[in-house]
Amino acid sequence: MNASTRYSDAQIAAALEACAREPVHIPGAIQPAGCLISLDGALRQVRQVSANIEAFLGISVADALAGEPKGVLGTELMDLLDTALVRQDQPTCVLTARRDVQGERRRFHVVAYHSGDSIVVELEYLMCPDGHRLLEKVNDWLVEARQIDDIDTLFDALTRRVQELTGHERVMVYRFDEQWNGRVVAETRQPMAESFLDHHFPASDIPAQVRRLYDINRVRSIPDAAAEPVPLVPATDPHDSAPLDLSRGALRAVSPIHQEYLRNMGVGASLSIAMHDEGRLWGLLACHGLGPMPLEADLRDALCALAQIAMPRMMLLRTRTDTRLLHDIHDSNEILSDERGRLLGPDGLVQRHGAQWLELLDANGIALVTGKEISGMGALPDEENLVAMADWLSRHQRHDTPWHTQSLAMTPLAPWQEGDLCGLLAVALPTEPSHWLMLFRREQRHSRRWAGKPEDTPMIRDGQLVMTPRRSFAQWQDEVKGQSHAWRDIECRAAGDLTKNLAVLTSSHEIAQLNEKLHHANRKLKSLAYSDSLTGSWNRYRMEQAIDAALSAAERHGHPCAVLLFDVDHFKQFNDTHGHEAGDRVLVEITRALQATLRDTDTLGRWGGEEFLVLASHCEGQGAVHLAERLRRCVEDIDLAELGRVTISIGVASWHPGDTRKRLVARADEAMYRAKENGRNRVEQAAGSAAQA
Ligand SMILES: Nc1nc2c(ncn2[C@@H]2O[C@H](COP(=O)(O)OP(=O)(O)OP(=O)(O)O)[C@@H](O)[C@H]2O)c(=O)[nH]1
Repeated sequence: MNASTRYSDAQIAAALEACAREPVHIPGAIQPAGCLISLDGALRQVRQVSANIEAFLGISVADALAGEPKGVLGTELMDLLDTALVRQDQPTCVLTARRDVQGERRRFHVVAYHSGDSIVVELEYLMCPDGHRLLEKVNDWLVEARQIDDIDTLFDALTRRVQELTGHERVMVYRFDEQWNGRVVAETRQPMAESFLDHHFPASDIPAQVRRLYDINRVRSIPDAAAEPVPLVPATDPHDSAPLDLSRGALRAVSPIHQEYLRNMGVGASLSIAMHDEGRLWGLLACHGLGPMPLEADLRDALCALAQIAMPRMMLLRTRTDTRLLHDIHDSNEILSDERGRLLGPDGLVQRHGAQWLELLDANGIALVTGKEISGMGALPDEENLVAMADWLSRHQRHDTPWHTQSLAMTPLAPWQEGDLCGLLAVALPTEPSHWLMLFRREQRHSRRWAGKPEDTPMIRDGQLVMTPRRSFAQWQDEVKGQSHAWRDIECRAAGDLTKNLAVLTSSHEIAQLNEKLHHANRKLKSLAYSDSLTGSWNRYRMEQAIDAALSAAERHGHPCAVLLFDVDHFKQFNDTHGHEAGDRVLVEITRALQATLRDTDTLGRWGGEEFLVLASHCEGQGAVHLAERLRRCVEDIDLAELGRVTISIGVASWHPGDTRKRLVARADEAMYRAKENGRNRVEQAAGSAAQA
């Protein structure tokens, strides 16, 4: 293909699809590393054989096709096949069989499997009877893998072990991404082999039907990529027109496209072993030989075991890391309150834990958007943009699953992206779906090294655009821009957990705040009900309650008490002269001064207008008169600056057994009246007993 030629996306897509349909599983031929015999399902008749059968079993193609299966495969192997495939009906079995070939005793590695109505038997020589002490090697790896605590180290060690065992010049762990592009994540190689570590390979390199084959058959061995395929004879089964499906076998011939691909890559032998993660093809253990490399069947099986040992260890290590993240997120939420035991609100939570959450979730900014309120930390877009994003999310996204992107510019949220904050993970608070926790990541520009340019691939063949293996594996790079690191599933889960906890914490905080408000309102209500709004002293209602309580205590325990009723002298005149507001100030000043001089057991309250009452506990007779005198002087001493001074007249009434509140206060009132009569600014004591009043 001319390098400057450009094809449309549709043309390339069609070519890729045609490539994906290439029938690689029915090549009608095998690799020359072994021979193949296809029998009917009851093992009574030989239907097809590979053209090289004589080299392996010492019997000609014609004799094999004409003869009894027992004559071709021997009684021992036929019995084993009958037991495993016919009676126990296993889809595949691997056996070891001995057979005399031209007078020599040979050992064979046998892979036998059902294919349609046929039973296919593939035989390879077993060269090394002691099996390279393979079990020991597998066991060593089992012990080593168990001690490795890091995924990168695990795969490095796997490639090193495999390289030691097989001698391949390059051994790699090749990992698929979501789109089935591959990346080499571990490699051990000989100096003469070019490194593919960290190289990317486009998904078309391992098309869908080839990937599917790895689900059926884990191992794909190509000991000699340039070897001529050996055809099956006859080309099709005379009793069944469908071509023989060789998916489960080890010898399936290499498709011409794959042969060309390997040649272009400079690979003479290839071995790939599938690595599955919970049933999904995760990657490949890929071995390259620069020239042909015969590979013992036993060794192939042992390598398969090595890869199989690595995968559960990888999953365990991954689960450990994931669990640690979930634990850490959970732990950080355990501290629900600040040092003083108060529940933290959204802002307090973000300020206190934000830095830790940013670190755990590998983010650059975190914001809790609750309506128009924003609590945030780290690198964030403007508040307006955050609110707009939350609004869009609330209207267009599901509230029960996290929403995330690596590239805001590719989403409807693009207008609100700011600077290089292009990654967003957003989770709605379960208690309030219009509230969102948002985590931002900065752009991570990086270059990807590709093994060969993908656009070199399509070319015209027989007048049609087809995918062909790339000719050049020279490395090239492309720059990935406008993308943050991807959000991992476990990070989305951790953010989900965090949001659930945040929802509980913020609602607890709201409840605590409402409680406090309620408490405050109650206190206010109480004080309104009991206190006088101008002076802050107790009001008449509260004073009446206090007098009633004092009277019962006096009756019950004989504790005496007295009331002192007083009123500002000539207050009307004062008001008229200085104004009502000045009058108010005087009442406040009097209250303040008297409260400062009263003992704790004495209570001052406003009785009404400019009239006040003091309830003095544990006090009577002369004691009460002395107290009244002290109060009178106290008021007289108040310096009201330009307003001058004011005086009060006080009537004192002491408790007499059998007193009611009404009688007691009436006596005090009468005494106060006398104090006014007698010249004001004085104290008068009520005369007589309760009965007299
Ligand atoms: N500034 C102010 N004045 C009040 C308040 N309550 C009552 N007064 C006034 O207090 C005055 C009481 O007047 P009077 O009952 O005639 O008694 P007086 O002028 O104090 O005279 P004597 O009590 O006989 O000394 C009235 O002018 C009321 O308006 C109040 O809360 N603030």
